[in-house]
Amino acid sequence: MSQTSVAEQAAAPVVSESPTVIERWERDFSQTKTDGITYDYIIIGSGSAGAVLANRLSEQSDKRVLLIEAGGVDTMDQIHIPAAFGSCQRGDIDWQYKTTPQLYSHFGCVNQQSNWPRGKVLGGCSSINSMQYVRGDPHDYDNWQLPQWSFQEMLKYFKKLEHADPNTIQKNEHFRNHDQDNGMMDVTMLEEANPINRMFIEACEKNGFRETKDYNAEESLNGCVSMSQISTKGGKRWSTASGYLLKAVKRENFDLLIHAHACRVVFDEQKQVSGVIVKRSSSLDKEEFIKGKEVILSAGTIGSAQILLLSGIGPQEELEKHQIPVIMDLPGVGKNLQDHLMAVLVYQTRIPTLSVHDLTSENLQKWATQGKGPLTSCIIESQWWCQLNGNDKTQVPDIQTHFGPCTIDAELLKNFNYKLEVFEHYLKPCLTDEFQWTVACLPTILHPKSKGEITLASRDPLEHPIINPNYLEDKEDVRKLVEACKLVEKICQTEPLNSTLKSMVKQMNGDETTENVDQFWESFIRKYSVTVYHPVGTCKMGKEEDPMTVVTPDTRVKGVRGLRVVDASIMPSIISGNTNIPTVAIAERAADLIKNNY
Ligand SMILES: Cc1cc2nc3c(=O)[nH]c(=O)nc-3n(C[C@H](O)[C@H](O)[C@H](O)COP(=O)(O)OP(=O)(O)OC[C@H]3O[C@@H](n4cnc5c(N)ncnc54)[C@H](O)[C@@H]3O)c2cc1C
Repeated sequence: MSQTSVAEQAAAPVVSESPTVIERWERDFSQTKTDGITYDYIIIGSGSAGAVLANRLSEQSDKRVLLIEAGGVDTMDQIHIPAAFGSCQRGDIDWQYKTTPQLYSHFGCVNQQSNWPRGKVLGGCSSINSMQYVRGDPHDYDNWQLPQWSFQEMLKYFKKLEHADPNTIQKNEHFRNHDQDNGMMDVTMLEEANPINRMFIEACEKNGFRETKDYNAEESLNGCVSMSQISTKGGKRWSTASGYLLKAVKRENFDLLIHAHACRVVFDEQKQVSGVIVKRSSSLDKEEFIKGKEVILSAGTIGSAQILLLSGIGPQEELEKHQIPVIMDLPGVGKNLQDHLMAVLVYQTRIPTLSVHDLTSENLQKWATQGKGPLTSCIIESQWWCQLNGNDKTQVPDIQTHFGPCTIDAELLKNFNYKLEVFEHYLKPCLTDEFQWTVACLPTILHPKSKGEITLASRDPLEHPIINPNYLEDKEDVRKLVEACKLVEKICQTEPLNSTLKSMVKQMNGDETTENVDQFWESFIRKYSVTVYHPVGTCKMGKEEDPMTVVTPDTRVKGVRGLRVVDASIMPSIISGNTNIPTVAIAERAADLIKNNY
């Protein structure tokens, strides 16, 4: 380890200047021709959901399938190096959305705005996320109260989608699938985790948590603590592009357009879908019509809502405001926006944690040739769940805490849009000598009462919509996060963690002091809580008679024919964990519904 303190290296780039280009696609997608073809299915968006549908629907050799993706191929090395996931943000493969200035939160962020990274590349967010493999709590799915989407039903698809590493994830035939020939998504436990995780788990156990060997095989997540399960294979990211698309592109009945922005869906007079309008990145002033019998929006929680609105499906008043002809007045489009919000508690430690120092050519070589070494870390290495108020009737946990043995730097904090002074004035000066490394504890509110919305900024499809998550509007959310932060502090003051950690929360809160503990935490939370990148709910799935429902339980958009939404946006309420694998399972489940209904 170098003698310079980690903080002094803070501005160093996260990956090498000249990224390795990874050859993995057999086809040249710029040659895809769509003229004269009427597709059976057009899927918009190649992310966690869209890639699954592309594969499953093209399994039917008599159906012609087109996948349209606004981003390009996923050949840059920072996508594939787990530890470099943060450097996938704020560049070309990120949509780089920002929320509106928040009224009740983000006081420590520039302009009180939250960065909302979203993958603009094959694999979507599954190509830029932090690879945590979590199904959520079984009760989450039962609480949706839609029989086709109960946990019992979803379990078939959680099993269908996965290949659980038999060397690291224990056999459990009821809950898990270890069959290499079937499951598309590889899942494993991190092999070279930082030893500080064990201290974290021990300290959690002393505070009433129980270590589980497999949180994805629990009847309930409440009170579980564990090392993370992750979506990697051989030390490299395993996205839905890796799992599903690489196979789909081998089929002749499957076409893929990249760098093609879907603008809106087109209908005939009977409100039956006739196709999609796209703009290619190479000629943004030109609109192109592609014919299709059925269109499936998998453009994500922001993209799918925006495309519906631009297609004339949404709240009538909003459509009229932008002079968009109304095809169907659906008041729920863009509403019901829910996201996980986490407080960022930083601790100094004397135990070396992942930092810019680890980006050596030796480590890159080790990662590239053997899939081993510190760069295989997804940064978040362990986690716990709990229900703060004892068992309420939903039976789901209300807090999840990620533990990240990672040394913060200026670049990392820029991803959160924190003001520069947070690092320069409050954190960097402390990171010296013995305690020059850090860990982050990230308590997250799982079922926030505060909800937001996505609305159009204009009728221009290339303009980002207005995103207002409305974080912390509801005081109950603040109260829960305050309790969660107090619990995290208590755990970090428990041996064996206590002797190696020094809390930095007081420094982060700057000059602000108060005797009242709850007030201190509230101020901290309203400054430093940021997104966990899990927005859902803007095209809510629900019963036909619910006026806020956008899609019915068979994923069809209400009031029109031939249009579905399948992605994270259809979750009626957010689940108790990370949202990637649940979205893959939703798409697997939907693929069967679509095939059976054709
Ligand atoms: C930084 C980050 C870290 C995360 N970490 C984790 C984690 O560790 N574990 C976890 O479980 N979840 C994580 N998530 C969340 C998870 O990845 C997402 O919930 C999930 O990927 C959403 O899937 P989706 O299919 O709904 O959307 P996406 O995966 O976003 O896919 C949407 C696709 O549609 C494309 N698209 C959008 N609009 C258009 C258009 N108009 N025309 C053409 N294409 C379009 C996009 O480019 C994208 O490829 C993270 C997310 C982020 C951003």
